[in-house]
Amino acid sequence: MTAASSLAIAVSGLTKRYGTVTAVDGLGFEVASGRTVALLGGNGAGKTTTISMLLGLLLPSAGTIRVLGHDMLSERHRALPRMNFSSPYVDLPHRLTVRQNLTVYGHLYGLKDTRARIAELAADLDIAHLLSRPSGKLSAGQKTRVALAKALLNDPALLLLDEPTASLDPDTGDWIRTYLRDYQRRTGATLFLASHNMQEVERLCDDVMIMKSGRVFDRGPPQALLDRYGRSNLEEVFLDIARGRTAADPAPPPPAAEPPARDPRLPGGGSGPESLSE
Ligand SMILES: Nc1ncnc2c1ncn2[C@@H]1O[C@H](COP(=O)(O)OP(=O)(O)OP(=O)(O)O)[C@@H](O)[C@H]1O
Repeated sequence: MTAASSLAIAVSGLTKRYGTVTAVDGLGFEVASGRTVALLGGNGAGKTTTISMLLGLLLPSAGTIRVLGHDMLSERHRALPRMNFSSPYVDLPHRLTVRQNLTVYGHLYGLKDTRARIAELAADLDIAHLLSRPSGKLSAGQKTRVALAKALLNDPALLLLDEPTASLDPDTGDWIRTYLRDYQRRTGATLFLASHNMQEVERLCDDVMIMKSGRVFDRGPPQALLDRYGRSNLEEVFLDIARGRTAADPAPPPPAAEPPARDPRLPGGGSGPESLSE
C-alpha cells in the first residue's frame, strides 16, 4: 500500500450513471506519484467518463476521488492549479489566435510571466510559427501540439491526456512521446493517459489499467500483462480481453489484428468480436 501523501490519484467506489446506463461502476484504483499510467478499454468502457470525473468536470453518482491529496468534491480548487488536461477532441476557442488562447489560460493559471512561458513552450513544441494563427484554422496535428502546450503551461504535477498522439504523423507522434517521457523524467510529474495506441502505451507507460464495463478488468506493468496472457504485445492482450479470454486460459494463436467487419444487416451486427466495452 502506497502512503496517501505519495498518491497522485486515489479513487474509491466511483460510479457514474446516465439514466439507466452505468458508465462507471464502483471503480477503485490508486496511482502513485511519478508514474505514467495508461487507461485502456474498448469504446464505451468508461474512460472518458472517468477522466471527466478526475478533472472535476462531471459529478460522480457515488464514490470518492482524491487528486494530489485533495478531495475533488470539497477541495478541487486546491488540486486544479496543479493538474492539466489535453485532448485532441476538445477545441480551443476558434477565433482566438494560438497566442491569445495560451495567454488566457496563462492568466487563468496565474503564471508570473505568461509571455516567457508561451515562448518557451512554443520553442519546445515547435509551434512558434503558429502563434499568430486563429486556433480554428490549424490542422489536426497542429491543434494537438497547441493543446499540449496549453496543458503544460502550469507545469502540472498531474497531466491527464486523452489520445495524446491522435492525428499526428508517425514522426511527430514519436517526437511528442519522447517529449512527454522527458517531461515526466525532468519534473517527476504523474501522467495518466487514455489511448488506443498500444505501441504508445508500451513505450511510455510503466503501468496499464484495462477497463471493461466501467470497472478495472486487469492491471499491471506492460511486461507483467504480456507474461500473464502469454503474448508478445499489448494489442494481443487487448484483443484477448475483448474476446473474453482470461489470463488463466492457455494462449491461443495470436489473434488477427483486424477484427472481422460487422454486417449491419444482421441482428446484433453479425459475428464481430465480443466488445471490450459492454
Ligand atoms: N452524456 C452521456 N449521456 C448518456 N450516456 C453517456 C454519456 N456519456 C457517456 N455515456 C455512456 O457511458 C458509457 C461510457 O462512455 P465513455 O465515453 O466514458 O467511454 P470511453 O471508454 O471513453 O469510450 P471511447 O473509447 O469510445 O471514447 C457508454 O455506454 C456511453 O454511451
